[in-house]
Amino acid sequence: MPQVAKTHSKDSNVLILDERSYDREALLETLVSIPKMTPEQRKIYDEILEAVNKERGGMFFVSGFGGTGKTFLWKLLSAGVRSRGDIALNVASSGIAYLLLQGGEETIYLSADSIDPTDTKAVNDEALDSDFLNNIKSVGSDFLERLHEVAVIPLPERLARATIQGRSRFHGETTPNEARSDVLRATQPDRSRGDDPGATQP
Ligand SMILES: Nc1ncnc2c1ncn2[C@@H]1O[C@H](COP(=O)(O)OP(=O)(O)OP(=O)(O)O)[C@@H](O)[C@H]1O
Repeated sequence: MPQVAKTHSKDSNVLILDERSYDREALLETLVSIPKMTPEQRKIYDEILEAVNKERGGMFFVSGFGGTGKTFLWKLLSAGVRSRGDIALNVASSGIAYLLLQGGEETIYLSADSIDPTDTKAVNDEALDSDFLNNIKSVGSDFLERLHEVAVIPLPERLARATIQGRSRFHGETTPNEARSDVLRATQPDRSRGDDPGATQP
């Protein structure tokens, strides 16, 4: 039976293999939209990627009115992280939201749909082993209609796990003091500049 080539000695976890199998060419095409970002989107993008690159860790909350470009920004951030072969995990609090983000469909079972910890869709602890957690660079989640949350790894394992499971905000397991918190505000995009960065994605 054909075997999937391992890219790393620790890549025996199917979630890691799965998250590293994005089409790099398509991701690079998505990144063509970087120059279209508004100055505020660019500031947020640079700040979050810098936290990823320097492995500082952190928790960012991007807030803005509906349609101001939070998802646009997150698609570019996910592509930025994934195009380097790193893992960006998208989780969503609603069925609609997960459909908007590439990879969201695959991660619905890791999503904040597991608001109820007894939910059968709640993430299984074996899959979320420390190999997987240690390989994630960022976790993005919508959690109110107008707010997106980005956790940048490394976070303390308990906080990372709680964020992925969507419990950090729903069950009060974590407080903003446990991670660096930033509130960054997105503004109205200039629609004349182009389309959705994810539009070229399959
Ligand atoms: N800098 C930009 N350049 C061009 N188009 C943009 C830019 N920012 C956002 N858009 C476009 O504006 C539209 C709305 O953006 P988006 O869906 O990201 O908003 P949102 O803040 O996530 O909205 P909601 O809170 O309702 O989910 C999308 O079509 C998106 O592609």
